[in-house]
Amino acid sequence: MVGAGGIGCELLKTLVLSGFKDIHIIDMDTIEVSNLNRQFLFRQSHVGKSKAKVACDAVLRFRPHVSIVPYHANVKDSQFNVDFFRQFHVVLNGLDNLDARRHVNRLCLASGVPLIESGTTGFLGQVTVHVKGKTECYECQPKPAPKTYPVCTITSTPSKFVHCIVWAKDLLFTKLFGDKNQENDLNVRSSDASSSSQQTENVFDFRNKEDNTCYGRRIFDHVFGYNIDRALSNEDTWKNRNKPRPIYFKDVFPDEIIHQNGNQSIGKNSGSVSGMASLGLKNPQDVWSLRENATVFFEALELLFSTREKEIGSLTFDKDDQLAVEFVTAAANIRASSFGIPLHSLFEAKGIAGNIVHAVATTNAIIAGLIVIEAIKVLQNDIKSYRMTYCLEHPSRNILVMPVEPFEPNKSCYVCSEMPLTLEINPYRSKLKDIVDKVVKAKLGMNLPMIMHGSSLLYEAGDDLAEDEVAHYETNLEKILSELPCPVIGGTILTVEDLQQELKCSVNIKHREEFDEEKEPDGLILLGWTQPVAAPVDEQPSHENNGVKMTSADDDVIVASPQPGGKKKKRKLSDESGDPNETKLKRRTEGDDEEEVIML
Ligand SMILES: Nc1ncnc2c1ncn2[C@@H]1O[C@H](COP(=O)(O)OP(=O)(O)OP(=O)(O)O)[C@@H](O)[C@H]1O
Ligand SMILES: [Zn+2]
Repeated sequence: MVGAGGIGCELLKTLVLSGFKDIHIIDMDTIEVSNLNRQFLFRQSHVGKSKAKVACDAVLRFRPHVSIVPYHANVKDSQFNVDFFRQFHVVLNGLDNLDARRHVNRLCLASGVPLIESGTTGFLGQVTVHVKGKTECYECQPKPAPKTYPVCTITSTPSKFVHCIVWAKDLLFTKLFGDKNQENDLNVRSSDASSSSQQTENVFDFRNKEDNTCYGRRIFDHVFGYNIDRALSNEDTWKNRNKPRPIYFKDVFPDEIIHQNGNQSIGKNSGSVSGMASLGLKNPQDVWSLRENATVFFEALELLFSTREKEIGSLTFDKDDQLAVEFVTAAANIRASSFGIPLHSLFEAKGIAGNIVHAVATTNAIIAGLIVIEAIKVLQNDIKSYRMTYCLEHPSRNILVMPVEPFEPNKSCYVCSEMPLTLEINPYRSKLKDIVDKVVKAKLGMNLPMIMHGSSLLYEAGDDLAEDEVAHYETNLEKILSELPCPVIGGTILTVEDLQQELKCSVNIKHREEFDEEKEPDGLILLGWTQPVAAPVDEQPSHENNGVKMTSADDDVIVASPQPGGKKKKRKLSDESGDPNETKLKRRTEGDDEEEVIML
């Protein structure tokens, strides 16, 4: 079992109660308070402890004779190599991210161990079976990519609250507390034109003898005041849009006093540090005024700098980090106020920022049950009965749980077939780094890649490399492809390999001179790769779901198949195939048409 979270807890319980006797569990996380409502193997006293270990102990209490081996570790660690995977009859995933799922898929393919994959998002869920050579692998079909927004909407013309959240979280928060060098579209030049040296200085750098309060006020004026003023100077942008209003510190606090209620009394590194609490703002569902938001902004900024010194420079937004959520809520609301967008409460903002679709324990329980059903079929080698099963939010055709027959492997899948990929690129302009970052890591999802041109090794990643090797590969990365010691040009065939994932693919290089900057901003095109499908643009968060966006990676039931010929193919509903293994249970509900519930 990989993952001992929402699905994992249900799964472990169902497995042991179904008679499974030898189980290994990997989970890298520790238990959080927010897990307790549905991850029922965990209790308050377990907060902070390993999920894998606590889940194991909890189950052993009611099934003491079962063998369970917990690993508090990342499944991507090198100890979980192909040999490790080979010891199992079946691997069951209860993960929550694409990256780990792809990694496990590759190790299962390499070790020849069947994989049962699962996921839930609110009322939606699915269980899929992946057996090498028999059914499609996890990566045979494109997966919906998380929603992205055009950069200019985020940086210049937000029209929805979610745009302000993305700005506050991905641009401002990162600039202030994360990797300052990360390229980002916040205007970072100084607004203070008094000296030419200050004009070129990065606004986000602390100035000489500047304390956190002065720094905070300067940043506030820059991002909510000066940047908006600058944007307003471009008349064309606002011809058909409402003009934003610059907000300076003095506009919100004409008396220059911020009421801070003693954040000094809060102990350093205290896990429960909260700016809103120290300001007396208690209810996270209240919508704060502009002044309250600005006060929280300063308070959270001050507390982040004073209580998280060591993390500054590497912080990333985490929805479970109270201060980070407060800061992002306040910053997003101030920006929203500037652009005439309705303000939101911390609770709503947190949901949007954390892409939270509230988990439904029942969905997890149903999915866990279905995983065990498929696991039993896999162990019995009952290939004909394998089903991909989907929980539907809005029962269509009176079906709540929809089983469909699995597809055969996609013959052009670069992961489970040996189909070579083609990379259109300009080898006289692009660097090796472009291939490593934009293709091998970002698109192919390799962890520790190696790139070979014939027998010559152009690049390798790993912890065990000698210093001179690292230096050599670093130099190669910066080289134009055609200028590498072993030049890469049109017609070159590269071999790209990840030894840990035991995934190897050939990449045919095709020279292409020009790229459309809008359509191919990366300056390259990878053919033969199943590109994630972006969620439709009009699928904006609605108020019905608290402005929370649905980014289910898993809710596609009818899938556009990248089969040769490019035709869309519908998955076959297995009830249509008249499968005798399923019993149809009919029931009547009052005043309703006849409904069918398919029981497996
Ligand atoms: N690479 C990985 N290696 C090991 N475990 C992983 C890895 N990636 C994710 N997980 C685990 O998968 C589980 C997924 O569970 P779930 O979707 O319920 O998420 P959660 O973190 O418990 O809850 P939530 O995200 O809703 O707060 C988590 O316990 C997480 O630690
Ligand atoms: Zn595949």
